[in-house]
Amino acid sequence: MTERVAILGTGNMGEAILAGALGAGWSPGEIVATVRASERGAALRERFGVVTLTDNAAAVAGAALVVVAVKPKGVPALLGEIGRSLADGAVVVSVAAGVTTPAMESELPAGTPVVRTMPNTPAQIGAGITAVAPGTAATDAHLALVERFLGGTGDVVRVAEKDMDAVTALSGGGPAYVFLVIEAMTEAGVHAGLTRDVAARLAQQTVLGAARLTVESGEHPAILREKVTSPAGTTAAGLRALEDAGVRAAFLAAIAAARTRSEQLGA
Ligand SMILES: NC(=O)C1=CN([C@@H]2O[C@H](COP(=O)(O)OP(=O)(O)OC[C@H]3O[C@@H](n4cnc5c(N)ncnc54)[C@H](OP(=O)(O)O)[C@@H]3O)[C@@H](O)[C@H]2O)C=CC1
Ligand SMILES: O=C(O)[C@@H]1CCC=N1
Repeated sequence: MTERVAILGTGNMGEAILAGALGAGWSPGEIVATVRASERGAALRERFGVVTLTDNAAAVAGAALVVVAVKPKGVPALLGEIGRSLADGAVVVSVAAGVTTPAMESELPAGTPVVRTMPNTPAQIGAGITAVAPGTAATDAHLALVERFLGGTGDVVRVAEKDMDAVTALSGGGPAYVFLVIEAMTEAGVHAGLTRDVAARLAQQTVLGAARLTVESGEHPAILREKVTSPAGTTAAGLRALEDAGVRAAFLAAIAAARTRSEQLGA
């Protein structure tokens, strides 16, 4: 891999992308990461061996790929800061919720290729999924570079930009919903008399195993669920309690609320 990459705003998501890319074989010398606080830079240098800077314009000089990973409200100012320093043909990628490609393009020199993406934090261990949607000047070659870099952090899927707020709600924030489920199942196991360590192990591996089985068997989750649910058995009793509590409706409401919030962040 020969292109230089700049990650601007290396917080939770930026660090997860950095860790995933390095784990996939990108070398620390190919990536520069920017931060606002110098102590944060020192921690990233020590952990990953990358160069860190606080000057975003200096960081993008010579970079073929620029990943913007600050909070949505910080994106316009950051793009204004780097526009004049971008290398010829550099592609600017944003991971920010809600920020559209026209909004990015309006802050950058005319014709700058931009790509809106939505990753998630399992990127840190190469198990993420990122949706990508190109702006008007992004070519297949630009998308190929973006997909090669983000492919190191997990799966990559192309979507229409109009679907990005729904993606943000489902997979961008999705790990948080699953962490909540793992936390709740663990706590329930403790309530049922298991030690916390055993309950945590059972909950984590159950979620991991069920996710893998869904992917690797290719079977519909409803069929897999039926195979667990014996007539008048224990699982039927548990599922009944979940349906009574409105779990299915709660997920519909959660993802609708998150999609609305993503739309608001971009407005
Ligand atoms: N967290 C997640 O799971 C996901 C987040 N995203 C998107 O990623 C983006 C970042 O979110 P997240 O990582 O959670 O937020 P964080 O606050 O953890 O990360 C943002 C980082 O950018 C730094 N920063 C802010 N302004 C500048 C600047 N001008 N120059 C350099 N560094 C700067 C912040 O420093 P300081 O703290 O010192 O201000 C912080 O370290 C958001 O736009 C979000 O929508 C997308 C998918 C998933
Ligand atoms: O909560 C957020 O706004 C960001 C975007 C998706 C995940 N975290």
